[in-house]
Amino acid sequence: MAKDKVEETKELEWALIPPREVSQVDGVFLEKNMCNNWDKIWNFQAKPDDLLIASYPKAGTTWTQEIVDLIQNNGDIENSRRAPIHLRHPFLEWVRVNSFSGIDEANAMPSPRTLKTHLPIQLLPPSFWEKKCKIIYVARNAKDNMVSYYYFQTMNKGLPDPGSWDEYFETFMSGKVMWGSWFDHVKGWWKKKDSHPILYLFYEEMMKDPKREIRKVMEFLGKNLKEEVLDKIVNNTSFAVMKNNPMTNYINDIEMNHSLSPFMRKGVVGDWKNQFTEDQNKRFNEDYEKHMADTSLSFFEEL
Ligand SMILES: Nc1ncnc2c1ncn2[C@@H]1O[C@H](COP(=O)(O)O)[C@@H](OP(=O)(O)O)[C@H]1O
Ligand SMILES: CCc1ccc(OS(=O)(=O)O)cc1
Repeated sequence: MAKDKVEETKELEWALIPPREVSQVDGVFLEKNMCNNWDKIWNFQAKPDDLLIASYPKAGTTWTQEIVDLIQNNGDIENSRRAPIHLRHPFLEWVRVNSFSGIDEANAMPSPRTLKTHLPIQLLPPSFWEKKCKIIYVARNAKDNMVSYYYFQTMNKGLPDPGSWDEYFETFMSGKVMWGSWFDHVKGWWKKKDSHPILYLFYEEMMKDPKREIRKVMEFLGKNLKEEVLDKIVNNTSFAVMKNNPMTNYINDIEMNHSLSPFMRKGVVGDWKNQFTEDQNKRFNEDYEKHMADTSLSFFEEL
């Protein structure tokens, strides 16, 4: 089939996918199938050698996943291209109708397993704490995170339609988005790191000095790689390389319409300046002060 025809067929298929419904667990908005599957998710049995990558959606999860996978593979690029990222690291709470669930995939996977979640701290299955699993959490400044999430919701049928940017701004600020409030998420995980082995990474620091941050991940995983291997990992996890890597950009995911907005969109710090109005920025800054008054956590909004 001609490329244009393939694209047209994909567009039609995408338009026919019914939007997923949203429900709540303990006041946190989650996709309805996750809520219906909640007992199974909550009772998931983690193992002591599991590694969990946790984040608020669009904080740099996929980037962190690829870094972790390459470190675990001692920088073997071919090995890291063995499968799409979502198959290498089961997405714990994700339920796809008539298909896999993250829990089933995790249960079928041999150890040592690397898993992914966007759950806020209070909803993480307790076995991760009981088994003292290592966790890597990645956080991103709220403004860029919001913009990235907005574009992701426009292109992903697995998530609710975001409406206009102005509408979405209000939705995000109220925390009525999938996986809940950004504020509660980043603060909850930040607090927990004092009592549990959690490596807390920042998207902005990863942009500023990727090699330093990759070295942190390596040390946290108890690995010792040569400088040239670290350099190779830095190169292969750059935005440009990952954008062209079919294994890291969900190119064959039928629920994502990349012509509306690509999964690997801009990959920069400070893109919020192209999206926020002056009024929105003022409103945001006022609300932010209140929400963040009770934490030592701070972010860079530009580099
Ligand atoms: N190697 C990389 N370097 C910088 N940003 C990256 C990256 N890989 C992915 N991203 C960015 O991370 C965001 C997606 O995060 P997640 O994996 O959590 O969904 C997107 O942000 P933008 O939408 O701002 O471009 C994407 O472009
Ligand atoms: C499979 C659907 C899905 C939903 C949310 C995602 O978020 S993120 O890219 O990991 O931040 C990804 C895929």
